[in-house]
Amino acid sequence: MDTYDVVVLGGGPTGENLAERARAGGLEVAVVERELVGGECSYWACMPSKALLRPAVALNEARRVAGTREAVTGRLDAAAVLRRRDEFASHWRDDGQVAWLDSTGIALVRGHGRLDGERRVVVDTSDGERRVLQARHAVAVCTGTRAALPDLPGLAEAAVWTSREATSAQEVPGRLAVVGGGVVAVEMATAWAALGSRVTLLVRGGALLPRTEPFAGEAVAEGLKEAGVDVRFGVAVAGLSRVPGGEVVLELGGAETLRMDEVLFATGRVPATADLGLETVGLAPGSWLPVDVTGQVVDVPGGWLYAAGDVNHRALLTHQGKYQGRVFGTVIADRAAGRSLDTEPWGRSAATADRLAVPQVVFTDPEVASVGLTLDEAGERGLRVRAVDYELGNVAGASLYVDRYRGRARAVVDLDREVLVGVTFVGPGVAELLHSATVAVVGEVPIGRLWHAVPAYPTISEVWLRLLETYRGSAG
Ligand SMILES: Cc1cc2nc3c(=O)[nH]c(=O)nc-3n(C[C@H](O)[C@H](O)[C@H](O)COP(=O)(O)OP(=O)(O)OC[C@H]3O[C@@H](n4cnc5c(N)ncnc54)[C@H](O)[C@@H]3O)c2cc1C
Ligand SMILES: NC(=O)c1ccc[n+]([C@@H]2O[C@H](COP(=O)([O-])OP(=O)(O)OC[C@H]3O[C@@H](n4cnc5c(N)ncnc54)[C@H](O)[C@@H]3O)[C@@H](O)[C@H]2O)c1
Repeated sequence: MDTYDVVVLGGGPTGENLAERARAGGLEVAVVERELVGGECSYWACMPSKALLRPAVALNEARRVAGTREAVTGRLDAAAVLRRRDEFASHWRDDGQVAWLDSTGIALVRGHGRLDGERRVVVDTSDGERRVLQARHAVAVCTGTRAALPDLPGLAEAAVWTSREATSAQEVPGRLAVVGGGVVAVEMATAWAALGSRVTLLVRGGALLPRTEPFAGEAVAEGLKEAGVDVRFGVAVAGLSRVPGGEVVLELGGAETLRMDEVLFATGRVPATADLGLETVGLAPGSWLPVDVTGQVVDVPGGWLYAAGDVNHRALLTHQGKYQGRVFGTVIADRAAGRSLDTEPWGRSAATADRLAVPQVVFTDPEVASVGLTLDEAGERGLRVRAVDYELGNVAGASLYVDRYRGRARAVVDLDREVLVGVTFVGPGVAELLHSATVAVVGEVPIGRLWHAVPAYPTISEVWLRLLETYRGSAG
C-alpha cells in the first residue's frame, strides 16, 4: 500500500490543476489516469475540435472581405486540416503532459482507479497489477464524462460516431448525419461540412443551443444552412442499422429513412462514475457527484471526498473544471495545514464563477460568446432585469471586419443594482470580446463606471459603448 496526502482520480484538465494546486500547497499527490494525461479536452474534445473549426472560419472570413475574396479560389485542403488537427491532439500521445507532471513532483499511476471505502483507492494498473493507494487527507474525483447515447434499436451494432470519432476521424465521410442540437452537434456539423461532408442535422426540438439566448441558436441555424447543412427540426431517430461494411440507414419515424455514411450522436454526456467504486462509500454508481462550494461531495460524511470538473455537473467546460481544480486544490492544502478558509461568494476558497459567470464560446460561424445569465435565466432567478440589444453590424469595427457584417449583442442589466448579470455576442470574431464581458459580470462593475471604459476605435468592442447608449436611451 502507498500513502499520499491526496489521491486524484482522473488526469484531465481538472485533475491536473487540482493536483498542481495541492502540490503547490506542500502536499504529496498522486494522479491516477487510465488513458491519456490531459483528458478528453486535449485529445477528443476542445483541442482537436477547435483545430478542425479554425480553418473553416478563417476561410469564410477571407471570403467575406472584398479583395481577399478574390484571392481565395479553392476549398479547404481536408488532408492538411486533418494533419494540423493531429498535431493539436499531440498524435494522441501524452508525453508532454507526463513530462509536466514529473516536473511538478506529482506521482502518476497509470490504470483504472476505484474507490474502496474511506480514503482508499484501488488501481488496476496498465501493467496488470493491483495497487492500493491510501490518502491521508483527500481523494478527488475528476473523472469527467463520456458521451451519452440514447437507447435506440440497432444503435449498439451500428458503430455510430460519438464526439471521440467526430474529433479524431481520419477520413471525411461523404454523408454525415448529426443527431442533437447542442454545442457538440453544431460545432461538428460546421467543421465536417467545411471539410466536404454533406451534413444533415437532426434536431429533436425546435431550436439550436437551447441554453443560450434564442437569437444565438437562430443565427447558428442560418449559418449552417448557408454552409449547405440540411437543418431539420422536430425530428426523432426511431432506429438505425448499418449495412455490413457500408452505409447506415436511419429510421426517422413514419416511413422516412435516411442513408448516411456516418452518424454522429451528440446527445449529451453522462458522468464517468459507473465503474468507480461509488457503492463502497454509499453513493449510487453512475451518478453525478454534487459538491459544496469547497468541492466536498455533499452526500459523503467525513469531508475527505472531493469532486471537480465535469463529474460534479456544475459547468461542463474545461476552463470551469480548471477553475474548480485551482480552488479545491488550494482548499485541500489549506485544510491539511489547518489554515482558515474564505468560503464567502467570490472568496479564495469558494467556487463562485461556475454558478454566476460562466463564459462559453461556441466556435461556429457565426461564433456565439456568452457569459452569465440569459434574460430568461435572470427572470427565473427573480431578478428585475432589462435586455439591451444592439445590432453588431452597425459598429464601425464590425463593418470593417467583414463586409455586410451580421451579428447581435445583448446585455442583461440587473436594474436594482445597475450591473450586468449576462452578456451574449453573436457574430464573426466575437470570441475574443468575451473576456471583457466576463470581467464586467464578475467585477459587478457599475454601469456608471463602465461608461469610463472607452473602447478603442474602430474595433468590434465599440459595441460596449452602443449597448450603454441604448441602455441610457431606454432607461430614460
Ligand atoms: C467535442 C467536445 C468539444 C469540447 N470543446 C470544448 C471547448 O472548446 N471548450 C471548453 O471549455 N470545453 C469543451 N468541451 C468540454 C470539455 O471537454 C470538458 O469540460 C473537459 O474535458 C472536462 O475536464 P475534466 O478534467 O473534468 O474531465 P475529462 O477531460 O473527461 O478528464 C477525465 C479523465 O479521467 C480519466 N478517468 C476517468 N475514469 C477514470 C478512472 N476510473 N480511473 C482513472 N482515470 C479515469 C479519463 O481517462 C480522463 O483522462 C468539449 C467537449 C466535447 C465533447
Ligand atoms: N465550445 C465549447 O465550449 C464546447 C464545445 C463542445 C462541448 N462543450 C460542452 O460539452 C458538453 C456536452 O455537449 P453536447 O452537445 O454533447 O451536450 P448538450 O447537452 O449541450 O446537447 C445535447 C443535445 O442533444 C439533444 N438530445 C439529447 N438526447 C437526444 C436524443 N435521444 N435524440 C435527439 N436529441 C437528443 C438535447 O436536446 C441537446 O440539445 C456541454 O456541456 C458543452 O457545454 C463545450
